Amino acid sequence: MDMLTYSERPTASVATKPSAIHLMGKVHSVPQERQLRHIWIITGPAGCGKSTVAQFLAKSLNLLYIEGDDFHPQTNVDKMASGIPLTDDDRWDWLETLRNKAVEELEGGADGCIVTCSCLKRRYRDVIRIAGREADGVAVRFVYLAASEELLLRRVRARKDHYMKDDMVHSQFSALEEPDESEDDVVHVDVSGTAVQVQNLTLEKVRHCMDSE
Ligand SMILES: Nc1ncnc2c1ncn2[C@@H]1O[C@H](COP(=O)(O)OP(=O)(O)OP(=O)(O)O)[C@@H](O)[C@H]1O
Ligand SMILES: O=C(O)[C@H](O)[C@@H](O)[C@H](O)[C@H](O)CO
Repeated sequence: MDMLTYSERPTASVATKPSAIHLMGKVHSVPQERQLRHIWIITGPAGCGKSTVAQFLAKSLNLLYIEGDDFHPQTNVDKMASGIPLTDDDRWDWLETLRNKAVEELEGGADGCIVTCSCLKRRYRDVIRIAGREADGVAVRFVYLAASEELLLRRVRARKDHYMKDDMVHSQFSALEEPDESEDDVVHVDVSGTAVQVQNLTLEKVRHCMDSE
């Protein structure tokens, strides 16, 4: 796998790019203002394709990939594997850990990062939004991968070797608060197409968003 993963992160990239200005008849090289750097959170219920999309985005945009599921405490993983839905209290620390990890990576020089995190409720997304206020020049943006419960049941059933089984899909939808238009930092993507279609559609929407800011 040649995408950037959390454990293989590269050393800090160059913070400024030189450009030229003409001053008193001479051309000078000056540093440009650094562009806005993005923390993209790929959200949605179990099985909606967060990891599939995030890996593709990280590779296509050459950004760091942080897999949210790797940061759950073992107690959370054990609960989910036993078919017990997580509660708010199970999720707060995990959300903060993910937020801090993303900020830490950007402070360390990363150009941006792609993070998978279900972020089922608005207040969970608000926890992550704080990252955009903690660090200068950093924008937190979300992708919401939208799917019906029936579609996700099929995808989770077909998936092998994952602790999250189909008996958990219903509870994910019960907890879900879909982002509405008041959350204007969220890009919505319909995931009913093939994996390749969804990956390309998401990349197009993400690029469009970044180009316009
Ligand atoms: N657009 C798609 N069409 C068909 N299958 C897909 C699509 N996207 C992902 N899949 C498959 O559906 C399953 C769930 O995808 P994936 O693991 O990426 O979802 P996830 O949201 O990261 O899940 P979780 O939150 O449970 O970790 C996988 O087996 C994946 O290969
Ligand atoms: O908020 C939650 O209930 C969890 O984040 C889950 O969504 C899992 O992380 C993931 O989906 C594993 O399959």
